[in-house]
Amino acid sequence: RDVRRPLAYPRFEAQPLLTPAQCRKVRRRAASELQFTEATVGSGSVGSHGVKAQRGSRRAKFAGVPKTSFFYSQVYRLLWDRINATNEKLWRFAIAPGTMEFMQYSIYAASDLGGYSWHEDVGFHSETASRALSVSVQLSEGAAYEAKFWADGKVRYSQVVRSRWDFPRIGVNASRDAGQAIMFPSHVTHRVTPVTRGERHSLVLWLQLDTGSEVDRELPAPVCNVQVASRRISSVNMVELTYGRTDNCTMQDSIGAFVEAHGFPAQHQSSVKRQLGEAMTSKCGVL
Ligand SMILES: O=C(O)CCC(=O)C(=O)O
Ligand SMILES: [Fe+2]
Repeated sequence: RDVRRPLAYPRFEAQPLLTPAQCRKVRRRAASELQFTEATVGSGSVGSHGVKAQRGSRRAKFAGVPKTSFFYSQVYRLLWDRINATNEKLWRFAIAPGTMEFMQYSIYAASDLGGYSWHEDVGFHSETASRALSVSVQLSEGAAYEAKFWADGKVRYSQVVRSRWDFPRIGVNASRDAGQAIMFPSHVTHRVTPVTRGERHSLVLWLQLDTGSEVDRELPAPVCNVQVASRRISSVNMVELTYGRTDNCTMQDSIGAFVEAHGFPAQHQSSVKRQLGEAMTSKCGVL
């Protein structure tokens, strides 16, 4: 695969990605569905053997985010589209959908003085050594937490810095707005200052360098399996609905195409569409 020079090399790039309502949905689902464990340093989503909890530098609860569930696959899809477009304009790392690691949902709580001190995401061992890009999505409202800088007592949230050797360690504060995606090369030093009130939730995703085999592989479309039980369509009580954003179709388009493809009689179509729409929203969870 071609190696290309960067067009620009910012230390980080922040963009709005999710709406506050989408952040609320992600938080609500995560609270009921994800399995949280105490974070350990070096406990990335890959190769974390023999790592002990080091509560000094990383104090958070985190959970891996499944790629195949319909709801989260929409988040992976949104993130990939944005990261890919941004990477093409700036760093031009050789990444591919297949080199996305599992996302981590992290919760930093004031009760814990939750935070993560200066570090880089590139490891020396295992697959973390192949990390090229990191992304952090702010899931909490800025007003939901306060984070205090150790030394000067001022309230701020500092995410990405120029270098850990800057003295004094002057950070560039990233946005605290819900839904912001902060993208940065994985070697850039960053931290999460200790949360002193409330809770901060974030989604972190790492992209590894593609060794060449992944470049043409597409991200699979999110698949939503919904049951449709209706006396009017007695021959069909289980249907599989594919909702893909790849061809820019909306959920309504996708339902329409499905109804047509399965030849539902015209007089039943609006009722089938309504039921499918409701089932997708409630069961599969449309972002
Ligand atoms: O929570 C964040 O925004 C960043 C966390 C982080 O730096 C990491 O998990 O490597
Ligand atoms: Fe990090």
